[in-house]
Amino acid sequence: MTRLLIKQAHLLVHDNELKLQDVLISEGKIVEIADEITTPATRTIEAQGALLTPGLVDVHVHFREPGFAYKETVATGSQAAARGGFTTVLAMPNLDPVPATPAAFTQIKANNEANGRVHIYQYAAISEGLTSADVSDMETLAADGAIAFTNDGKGVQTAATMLTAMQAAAKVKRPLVAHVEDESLVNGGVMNLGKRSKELGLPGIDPLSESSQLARDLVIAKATGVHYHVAHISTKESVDLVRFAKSQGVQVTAEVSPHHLLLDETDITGDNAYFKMNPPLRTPTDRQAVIAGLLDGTIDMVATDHAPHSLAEKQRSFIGAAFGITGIETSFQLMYTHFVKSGIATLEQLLQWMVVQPRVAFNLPGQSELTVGAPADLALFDIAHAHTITADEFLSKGVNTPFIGATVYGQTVLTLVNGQVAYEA
Ligand SMILES: NC(=O)N[C@@H](CC(=O)O)C(=O)O
Ligand SMILES: [Zn+2]
Ligand SMILES: [Zn+2]
Repeated sequence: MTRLLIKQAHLLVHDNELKLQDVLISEGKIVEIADEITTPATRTIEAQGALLTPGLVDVHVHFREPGFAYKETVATGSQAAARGGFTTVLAMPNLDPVPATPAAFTQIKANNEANGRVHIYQYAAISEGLTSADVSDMETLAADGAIAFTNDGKGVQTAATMLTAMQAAAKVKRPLVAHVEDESLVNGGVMNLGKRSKELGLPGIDPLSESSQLARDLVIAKATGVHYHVAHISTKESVDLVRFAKSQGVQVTAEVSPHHLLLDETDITGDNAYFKMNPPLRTPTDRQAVIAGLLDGTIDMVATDHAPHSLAEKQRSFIGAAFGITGIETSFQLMYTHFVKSGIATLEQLLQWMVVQPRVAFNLPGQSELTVGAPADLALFDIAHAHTITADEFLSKGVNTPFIGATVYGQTVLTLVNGQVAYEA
């Protein structure tokens, strides 16, 4: 029987207190947690005060396979996830083929399982081609293992399609996840419509594109009783709408990405497409609103929207470059540095946003606490030493992120999935 012993790691105990503990792992599970463990082990890891947490959960990643393996594969994406401290991810369906049919879905799921280093749950598409066409066979897809339904990458353009989709998702008790974007308000935009787009002379996306479709969806969600989840929320109006909907008893959850919490349009240095993503970086007011929404519980969780692209697709002008940034390797360290270390939030809150709430909202198996008997899905983070992010350190194929050069705390030292090493620095 192999035994892995982690010595002297900081564990979060009640009231945001950190305590040095030894943790023994065997047969894929935590078997003992104590001040000092002397049981002989196959391998001993000296944690030297690093922070040991449950493995992180990301409900929004793009692993690009099948169809776009030049941007990312399940192997590289999941290695990157493990390097970010994530042990569970939910993979988006904007693939080729799109998992809108049971045949395509089953094949994609099998590939995830064969090549993934972490637990991967697959979203099925709401409709073929991510268009407002016929709603997919959600009953069969759910039975085949679809964790939830979404057309992420595209908004659902008609209320009729959304109504049918929500009714079907409610029937099979799966969340309906929305990328909210009314295409009639996009106007060929490549960044947020406002002061900065005017300064740069670039076409802007009207922020009402997000909130107006969200308002529509919330009304339909209430009527259908579906669990509706808002992907990458980015504007003040959207946060206000979700807050109101929650007060009215609508079953709604929302996620925000680290970049919408940490950057706004004024940070865009010039015509640099590493700042190009959808939804775009918004105004400072919007940024403050998503922070406030996260802190008051209107926004339930942080999700990366890890969207890797090739250098050729990103190293060009804003016009013509692909939307999206790589994110899964920098999420924890950015959030830890700018929310916990800076004192805006507690470590307990951060783990709520990055472990507990994702698991609750998507009804995921596993455990969100470090207790004896829990599966050994764990991450160990160095919170004592500063690190400057460089492009060459990523395990993801995508290196397109505006956070290159940022100095952070919380580098991952070790990630275990089912007690096995998935990443080690
Ligand atoms: N976020 C992005 O800018 N891009 C995503 C699609 C999406 O999440 O909408 C992608 O697939 O590249
Ligand atoms: Zn999206
Ligand atoms: Zn996405």
